Amino acid sequence: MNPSLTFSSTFIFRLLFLFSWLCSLFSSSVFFPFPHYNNSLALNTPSTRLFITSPAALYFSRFPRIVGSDLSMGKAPALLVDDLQDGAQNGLELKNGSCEATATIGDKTYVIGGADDGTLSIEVQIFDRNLREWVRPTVRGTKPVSCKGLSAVPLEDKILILKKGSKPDDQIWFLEVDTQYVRQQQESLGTEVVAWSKGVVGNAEKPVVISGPSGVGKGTLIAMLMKDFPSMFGFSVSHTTRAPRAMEKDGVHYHFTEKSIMEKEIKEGKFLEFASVHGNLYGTSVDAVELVADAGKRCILDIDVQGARSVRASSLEAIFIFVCPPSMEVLEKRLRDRRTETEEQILKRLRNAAAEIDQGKSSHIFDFILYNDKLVESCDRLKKLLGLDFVTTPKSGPGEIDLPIDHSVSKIDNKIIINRISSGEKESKNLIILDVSSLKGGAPGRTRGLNFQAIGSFSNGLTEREGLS
Ligand SMILES: Nc1ncnc2c1ncn2[C@@H]1O[C@H](COP(=O)(O)OP(=O)(O)OP(=O)(O)O)[C@@H](O)[C@H]1O
Ligand SMILES: Nc1nc2c(ncn2[C@@H]2O[C@H](COP(=O)(O)O)[C@@H](O)[C@H]2O)c(=O)[nH]1
Repeated sequence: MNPSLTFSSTFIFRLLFLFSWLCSLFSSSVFFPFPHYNNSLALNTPSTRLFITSPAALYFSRFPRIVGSDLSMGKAPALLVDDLQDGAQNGLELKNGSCEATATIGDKTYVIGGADDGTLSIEVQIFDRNLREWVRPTVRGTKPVSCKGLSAVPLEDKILILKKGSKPDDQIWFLEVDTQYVRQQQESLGTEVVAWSKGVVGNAEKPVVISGPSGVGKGTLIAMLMKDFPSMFGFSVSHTTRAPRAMEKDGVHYHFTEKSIMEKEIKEGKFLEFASVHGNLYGTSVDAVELVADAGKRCILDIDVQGARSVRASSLEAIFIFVCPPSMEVLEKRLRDRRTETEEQILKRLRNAAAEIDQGKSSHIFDFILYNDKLVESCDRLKKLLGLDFVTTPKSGPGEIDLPIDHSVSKIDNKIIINRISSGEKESKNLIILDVSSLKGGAPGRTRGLNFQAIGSFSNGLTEREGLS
């Protein structure tokens, strides 16, 4: 090795050590050196953020112990350690130029962030103030991608996250930290869990769950309904391990999948419900239902009685309809005439049908029982149950929040006040009031029921209202 190179690198290293030690004396904050910030130095000024990666930084950073995390992964956000230890963070302050924010709920401070290039997802670390330990939690739900900056507002059992400079449908997220879903996951996994859900303005219409024995005509009725009201209804595409039939398309009729893959995804909490039906695994993913609602449509689920029972027990509010055949003979004829099953499969489905009809009629899962005798009349009765027997005018959508890139955030009761930081130009709508009092749903799906108003200022709010309540 070239001795001058060795000398100079040792010399530079010492200089760096000395410099970063001086930094740690004069700077109130030292950042944790994650690998994607390598070869940089840390200085904390309002407009500049540099990161120390020398051994001195590690030594002087007083960085608490991270439990259960691989520091070499480099995916965690940079952390303002002293802020956390001083207990100064309420999460309401937006830090310029970086994708990170903190919020404290109870004894835990949640540090939420990542690289600000919009490619990686936002990561979470927790500082347990009681134990004075860092924990990297198991994360459920779809993680948001990182962005130019974050604001974090602690609510009771979750944290509202506002993403700077993101698309309208990607601006508002919730990090659940102590909801029922998170507690259930914590109990079954035995680890710290947090869960992401995307915030959505307005509410989705209640999904419709349609059950009944195989061959009774569920699919036929659903197809008729969707043909008559194409913009109103969307079908929840289930996952199944059974083989596709001749005319069935992957992603349209079902997501055809391997048993091992589906079982893994069930463990990861990706399914709203699942059941073993006629010897195969079937399930409704959270995404299948949320995608329909995201498209502004009412979701229809075609699932068996076990699945309907699980949905009834979940937090998803739905209308439950059980479709009955006029008789077992008619059911058998329909199933045989369909010519999609082998004799063995037909017999299995018929054996299961009797028990399903018993449960459907007696279990109190279902709000309505619909006899499917004459097809057109049965479809008309279905429309009537769903309130479609009169002409409906489509409702206008809830509108989009125009979240200003530079803003400050404050909270009064259930209202989050987002205040545009003036860019010099006169804006007519400087305040957005986000109402979080009627939230519905949540992780691992969406959090719906957000309402907002955009107003000029508090003084003229009454005359310049825009948006929804
Ligand atoms: N009211 C009806 N009168 C006569 N035939 C019907 C009626 N409803 C449905 N059918 C026919 O019965 C067969 C079974 O219907 P369909 O495939 O819709 O049943 P399904 O309940 O969706 O079954 P599976 O649960 O196995 O998917 C089809 O061939 C369909 O055309
Ligand atoms: N519990 C669930 N049951 C489902 C789902 N998707 C379909 N089904 C039910 O399975 C049987 C058989 O369907 P087939 O397409 O093989 O004839 C039928 O009763 C469906 O309602 C699901 O996601 N979950």
